[in-house]
Amino acid sequence: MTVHIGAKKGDIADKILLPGDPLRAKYIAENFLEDVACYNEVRGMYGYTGTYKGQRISVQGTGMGIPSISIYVNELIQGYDVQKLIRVGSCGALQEDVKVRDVILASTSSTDSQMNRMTFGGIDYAPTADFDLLKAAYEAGEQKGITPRVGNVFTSDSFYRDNAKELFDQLAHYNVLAVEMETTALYTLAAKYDRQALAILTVSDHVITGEETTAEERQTTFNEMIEIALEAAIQQ
Ligand SMILES: O=P(O)(O)O[C@H]1O[C@H](CO)[C@@H](O)[C@H]1O
Ligand SMILES: O=c1cc[nH]c(=O)[nH]1
Repeated sequence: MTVHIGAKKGDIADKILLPGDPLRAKYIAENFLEDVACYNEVRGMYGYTGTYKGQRISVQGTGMGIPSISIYVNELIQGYDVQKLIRVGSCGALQEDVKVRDVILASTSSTDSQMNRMTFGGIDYAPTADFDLLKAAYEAGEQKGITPRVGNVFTSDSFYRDNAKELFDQLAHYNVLAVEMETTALYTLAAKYDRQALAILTVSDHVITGEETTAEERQTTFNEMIEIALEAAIQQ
């Protein structure tokens, strides 16, 4: 057991999907995995292990924001030796040509978080996806007839902010595709501990146009993201 995860050693697979929402973890376990067991209910942050196409895989809710995902990623790596970590999240589109329901593979992330500046003594570290996982996810998307968008995402410390329009316009101008709240921490911790990580995001809303997905549409598009993540996880 670790502080926030009530699993025994061996209960968690070496590959894991990481949705922010613990109920998305439950949904993935119930609809995509076989022989499922729930290993964590601490703080309602559900974690499950099952199999996908015969391979053992886990899914763990991380909560929202850098502090919360950092707790789970640290404990999954240090307490359970997880090797391959794939975030399956939602995001808001920042570019006109990024559409609601698109799937984004975050090759890197920018952030307003101070976490890395403190860690690296003031310099701006560039958190980066694992290339093999990114390639596997891209190919899994293409096989399903989806061409994922690949690029920079903004990992925000705030969901609500005063200067949203100016900041998002500028980030869009500098080719940032979308905004979410966890990828910077996932990639930085994966690098620290020499693990593989990737963030796959479904566009749930459009920051410029205000368009949003219905709950039903979100479910369908999330299903595509989950299938891409599972296929990428079992490659290599
Ligand atoms: O859907 P999830 O994975 O939680 O991701 C996004 O949704 C939350 C905000 O509503 C933040 O966690 C953001 O990163
Ligand atoms: O962090 C997030 C997630 C989804 N949509 C947003 O606008 N922000």
